[in-house]
Amino acid sequence: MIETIKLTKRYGDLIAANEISIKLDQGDVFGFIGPNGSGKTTTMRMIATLLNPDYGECYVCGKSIYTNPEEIRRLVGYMPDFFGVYDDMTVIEYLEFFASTYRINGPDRRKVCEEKLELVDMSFKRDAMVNQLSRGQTQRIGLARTLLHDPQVLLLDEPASGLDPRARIEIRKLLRRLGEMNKTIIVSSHILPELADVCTRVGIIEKGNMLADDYVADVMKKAREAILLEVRVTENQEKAASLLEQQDVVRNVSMRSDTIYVTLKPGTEDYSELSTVLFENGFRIIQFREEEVNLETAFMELTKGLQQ
Ligand SMILES: Nc1ncnc2c1ncn2[C@@H]1O[C@H](COP(=O)(O)OP(=O)(O)OP(=O)(O)O)[C@@H](O)[C@H]1O
Repeated sequence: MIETIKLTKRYGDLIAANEISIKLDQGDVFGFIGPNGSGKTTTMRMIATLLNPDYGECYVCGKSIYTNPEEIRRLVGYMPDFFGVYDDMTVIEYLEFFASTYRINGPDRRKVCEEKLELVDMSFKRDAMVNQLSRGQTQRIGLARTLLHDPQVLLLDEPASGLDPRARIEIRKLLRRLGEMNKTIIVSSHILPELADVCTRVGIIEKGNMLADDYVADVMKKAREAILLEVRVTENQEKAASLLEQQDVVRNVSMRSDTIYVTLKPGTEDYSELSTVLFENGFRIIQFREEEVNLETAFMELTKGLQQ
């Protein structure tokens, strides 16, 4: 659906995007994570055919950005990080104006605009003036505008930036809804946890270089290669810890306040013997659980040492 091959853009001596290769299938939601100035916008603008690369290739739905830019623009909905809204226009007029630029005319136009407003949960503001909307509402109208021509591919540049926590949650819900509609989405952010739970894939970019690119499920799997258990027993914690340490599946054991932390050997799936051995030795277990895998920590671990 989207394939970039060594896509590169230079500004003088600065390499804003350095040989970026990404391959996405239909329905993939790709979280493009990187700090300010890392090259996210540059890469997205090249895919959207708004910026010419210096090197590399990019295909959208099999069409090359060099030979079929106009077709790609029909297939792609690009939402920039900043977009102007116009004074003296209601929400519905604003959308109808952009619908006309996509040559959506006649009775269809109003219908399409109303549908998109509903999709972004903004029907209640259809007659409000666009310059009187909150930042979160403006972002949602921007998204509705991006969806007007029903693009198969969405490139969303920091759609959640500057929003309060509630509005961020709303944007995430919307992204999930769009993913369920089988659109292929690249959504950028400088904060990983913001996107982790809505993405199927996550890529990290820094100073124009792609540091990591993986399926979220695989990142989680790698993070789980050494499972960490949190165990608490009613008394004799130290004895319980040394008993656990002697078990085959255990790599090491440490203690912090009243909790025993047990790291299992990589690849261990069944560790039920640990609770059995505690029970058989008379310990009363009050907690026995896997530590929750945190995607952000996992990703930082995976990219450690690459960010020189
Ligand atoms: N037209 C331009 N001329 C010169 N340098 C540019 C130009 N556009 C971008 N850059 C530089 O290229 C680098 C990448 O910028 P880009 O906007 O792609 O980053 P970004 O990851 O989208 O950042 P942000 O999160 O701040 O939007 C930055 O160092 C930026 O200053």
